[in-house]
Amino acid sequence: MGDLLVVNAGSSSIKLVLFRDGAPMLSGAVTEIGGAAELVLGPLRRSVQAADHLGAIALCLAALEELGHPASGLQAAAHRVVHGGRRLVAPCRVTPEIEAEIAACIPLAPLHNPHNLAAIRALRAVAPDLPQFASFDTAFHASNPEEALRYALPPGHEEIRRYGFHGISYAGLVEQLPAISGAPLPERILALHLGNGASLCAIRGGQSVATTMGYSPLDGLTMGTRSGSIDGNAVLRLAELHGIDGAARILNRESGLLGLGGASDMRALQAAGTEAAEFAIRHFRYWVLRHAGSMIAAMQGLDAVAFTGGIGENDIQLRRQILEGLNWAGVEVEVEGAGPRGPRLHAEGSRVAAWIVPAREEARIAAEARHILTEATRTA
Ligand SMILES: Nc1ncnc2c1ncn2[C@@H]1O[C@H](COP(=O)(O)OP(=O)(O)O)[C@@H](O)[C@H]1O
Ligand SMILES: CC(=O)OP(=O)(O)O
Ligand SMILES: [Mg+2]
Repeated sequence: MGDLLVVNAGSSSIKLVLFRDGAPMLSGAVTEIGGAAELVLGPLRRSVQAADHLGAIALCLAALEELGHPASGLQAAAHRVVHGGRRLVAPCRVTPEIEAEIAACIPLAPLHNPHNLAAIRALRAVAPDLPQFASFDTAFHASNPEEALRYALPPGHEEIRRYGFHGISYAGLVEQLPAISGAPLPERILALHLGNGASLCAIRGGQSVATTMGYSPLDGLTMGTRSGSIDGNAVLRLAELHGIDGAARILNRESGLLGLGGASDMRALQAAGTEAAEFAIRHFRYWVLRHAGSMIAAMQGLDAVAFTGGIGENDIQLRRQILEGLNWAGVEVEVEGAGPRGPRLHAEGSRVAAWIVPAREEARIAAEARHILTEATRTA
């Protein structure tokens, strides 16, 4: 099999992995898009001007070409698509109909679907015949009970329901944890995907039973620029004050850590050291712990905690504070030092284990695309 390029456009980053014969051979990312953007790809590392995702995608394609991997030489490309609505849940080949469906879901994921589409279109512009595939971030949560998925709205509003996101990441976490911990998958896992977008997932018996994001990736935790959970009447009031577009902009792009602390990026907030920045970080931590209680209740207990995402994988101090805040649920961390660096985070004898599991969304997307390609060849 030839080269497969996986593109994972998150809200603040674009991550890329090039797979050859099923194995990753080159990976990289443009991070902090819209801010102090940096491009890393294999041996390349440079500060770049990437005001938006479209610019970042162009930079990625140029860097790939510079390293001898032009898009025209690819066998296929596969994308993380955050929202596919009710109809798109299984991985699929991108056709004009699928593309239209992804576009129709832009209002449900305004910080993601436009970028996912931009990546699909940018690749098509340079390689028109390239087969492209999509994996959806919602699929993993289909196993939640109907009580969790349905909002208490009157009949006729069934489309307005909880979908949940970061599903590709959580499915990858379930796959990787046994190898990382050297033990069978724990029965009840509190998974924390803490990045620019952040959510929690209660995983019982390997399946999602509850998650903090809802109809869109706005709900739940305090995020980089998203408010997290907010009373519906407060949303209506914002719409009254600022119009619907204004309210959408405030809630999705101007709130969260940015709104409270003046920066959306956790490292930038920590460096700022202002009172507002410290409050924003406390707010983030407080709501992680409040929602963690809800996830633990949904699983009726806790056997393991797993951190992933940019903050979850890298922020030693915040991770430690979160684990300390879960002491009531049976988590014990080391007492000395700033905190363990992982992958194991729990103290000897802790009833609940705690691990770092790197978000490997790209490997999972590649496997899903390869599966479709292989099936297509087998049935051809
Ligand atoms: N060493 C670190 N300490 C604290 N936060 C970090 C660290 N490294 C990355 N982050 C944070 O991770 C976030 C980005 O997470 P990531 O999962 O890459 O984003 P996205 O949601 O766009 O995929 C940013 O807030 C960034 O500051
Ligand atoms: C769904 C979501 O919030 O994704 P990201 O963390 O990549 O922004
Ligand atoms: Mg992400």
